[in-house]
Amino acid sequence: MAEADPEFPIQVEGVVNRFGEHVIHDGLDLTVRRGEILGVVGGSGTGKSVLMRSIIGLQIPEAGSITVLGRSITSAQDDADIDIRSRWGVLFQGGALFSTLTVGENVEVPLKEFYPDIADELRHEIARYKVMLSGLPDEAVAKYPSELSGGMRKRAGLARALALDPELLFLDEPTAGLDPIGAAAFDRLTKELQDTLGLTVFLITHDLDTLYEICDRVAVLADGKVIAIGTIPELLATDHPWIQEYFNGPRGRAARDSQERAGAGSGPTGDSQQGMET
Ligand SMILES: Nc1ncnc2c1ncn2[C@@H]1O[C@H](COP(=O)(O)OP(=O)(O)OP(=O)(O)O)[C@@H](O)[C@H]1O
Repeated sequence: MAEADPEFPIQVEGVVNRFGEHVIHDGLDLTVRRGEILGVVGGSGTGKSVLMRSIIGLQIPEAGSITVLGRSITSAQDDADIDIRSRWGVLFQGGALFSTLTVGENVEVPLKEFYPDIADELRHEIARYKVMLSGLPDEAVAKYPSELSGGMRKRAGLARALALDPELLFLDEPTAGLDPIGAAAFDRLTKELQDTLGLTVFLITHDLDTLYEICDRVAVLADGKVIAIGTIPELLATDHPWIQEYFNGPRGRAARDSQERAGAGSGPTGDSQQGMET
């Protein structure tokens, strides 16, 4: 099993996941660095969400080890045994908000679960603060998810993910279904949160703009493994056909051109001092 190292809050080694005969992960290794936004990409069905679920203890791998913030997830007996669940926040695909609760009440759910003794007034205030931190107006606190736009629902889900001041943030396709302006705004918010709160972000996405704009590194899943991990220039230096097609296809080129036009050439995709791991 991996040594606990604060510089690497997520360490995945040799993970195997399978559903019946269908092998999803076949000895997958991944190390996430503290404070980075790691983009996770791969074709549909390559197991990005299953990997995220494994890391947060919702899917028990058949083999391998997963260590999060120094604790073994794979040797936990059950969900309750994972006593670090309060140190991460998760935005599931679609937001996964409780439809019968207001946005504020949704954000209060994890607060009630982990800190049942907080006074009601303080809990309301914390929830209100998280809603505003996620870029929603004050009045959104009292609204039900059905009264919000798709983009606002994502932000509400983010507010709930931030409820417990997590160190790790898991985002599963956060910009899917958003218009380009809403998606860019969500990207900026994610980046700001990383910068101001010092979060480490595990971000599953198909959105090339997100990868170019805010990801420090990108991990590519294929054939049951992470086949490459690095900055986009580092990935482009490989000759893997899927990587080439993904980043050098028409959409990849458009995203890169857009980032260059925005003058972000010295940003996270261009200034890495780190070598690529494969
Ligand atoms: N609980 C489950 N039971 C059976 N098969 C499952 C289960 N969860 C996921 N799978 C299968 O595992 C594979 C990987 O699923 P996963 O959702 O991780 O893919 P993904 O890479 O996130 O895909 P996408 O980009 O389309 O969201 C898929 O073939 C899926 O059908």
